[in-house]
Amino acid sequence: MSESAVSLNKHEVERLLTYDDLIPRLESVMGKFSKRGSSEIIQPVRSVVLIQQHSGFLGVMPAYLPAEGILCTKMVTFYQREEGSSVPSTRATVLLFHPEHGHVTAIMDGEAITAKRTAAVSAISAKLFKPALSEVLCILGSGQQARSHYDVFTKLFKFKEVRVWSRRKEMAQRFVTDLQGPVTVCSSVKEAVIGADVIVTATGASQPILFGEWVKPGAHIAAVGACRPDWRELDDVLMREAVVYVDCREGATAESGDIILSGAEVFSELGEVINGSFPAQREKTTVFKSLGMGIQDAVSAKLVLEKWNSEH
Ligand SMILES: NC(=O)C1=CN([C@@H]2O[C@H](COP(=O)(O)OP(=O)(O)OC[C@H]3O[C@@H](n4cnc5c(N)ncnc54)[C@H](O)[C@@H]3O)[C@@H](O)[C@H]2O)C=CC1
Ligand SMILES: O=C(O)C1=NCCCC1
Repeated sequence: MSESAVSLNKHEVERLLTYDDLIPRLESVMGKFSKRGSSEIIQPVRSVVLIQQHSGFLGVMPAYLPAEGILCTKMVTFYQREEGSSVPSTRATVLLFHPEHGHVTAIMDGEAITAKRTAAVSAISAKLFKPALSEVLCILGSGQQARSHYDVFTKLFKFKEVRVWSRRKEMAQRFVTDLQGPVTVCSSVKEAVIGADVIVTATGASQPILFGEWVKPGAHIAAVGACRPDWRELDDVLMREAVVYVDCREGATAESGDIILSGAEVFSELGEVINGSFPAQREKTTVFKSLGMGIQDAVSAKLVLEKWNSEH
């Protein structure tokens, strides 16, 4: 048996990982994970090392899925950067291991995986929770996650209007010039979110930027940023009035400032809605608080490796 590892760069991972393949795998694994005791999936809460001198952290995200033959870990760094910095805030590498023998079978870029799997999971939340008539999409932030969310949300859903807001207006304008469809650049968060049916928050903010008083009743918010216990993107009013869904209860209660500091109750995991044990309360204002899960990286990496193997 060869023990040499396949090595795949960002360009190759981006090419091989398509939303059409990825979304069903994420739905399946999140549904299974949320069955807890009856599933064999092992995924501890991410270990985080703070890099205080540089406003960053290193997260290690292992997962073992015996039934799928996947043993994986992602190592990810995130730094709070100045607007317009040419250096990415999120960097990641994913390792796949041979579950029986323990050697590394693939080492691949994790930035494309992180961007696509996070946006794909948010899109699954929108499929389940967005209002039946959803005409206006609003994206807060103009970085990597904003871009992947734009791509998958406009691929899967038909919106009449897409709006974007970023801290510096020229960054939102730069974001828009790369896109195919029309997007309105907004000058304030309030202007961007008023009347929006679906709102994606994908910023590096550590204080609330989205306030409940601006949010249309029944809207769906996919909240992707604020992944530390003392960081916020959403205010208390929104967190307490909305029905709050999370990707993983343990992760959310350990890492989400929006949940911990607001005291909001978690209604259910996304996987519990997928597997039918909790309802999708589509008619209410809903927040899907995403922190990111090792199992999402694991099934993404396996998919990339399968595709690569089929070509070689
Ligand atoms: N839920 C999940 O699975 C994941 C969450 N994330 C989180 O998503 C967020 C965005 O990540 P990336 O797109 O990779 O970063 P990025 O650096 O590419 O984009 C960050 C965006 O947030 C804006 N921003 C930064 N600080 C801000 C502030 N104080 N107020 C308002 N806007 C601010 C920036 O201007 C930029 O538009 C981060 O919070 C990151 O930690 C990232 C990966 C996965
Ligand atoms: O799940 C991930 O990957 C990340 N989540 C929070 C921010 C860093 C990356």
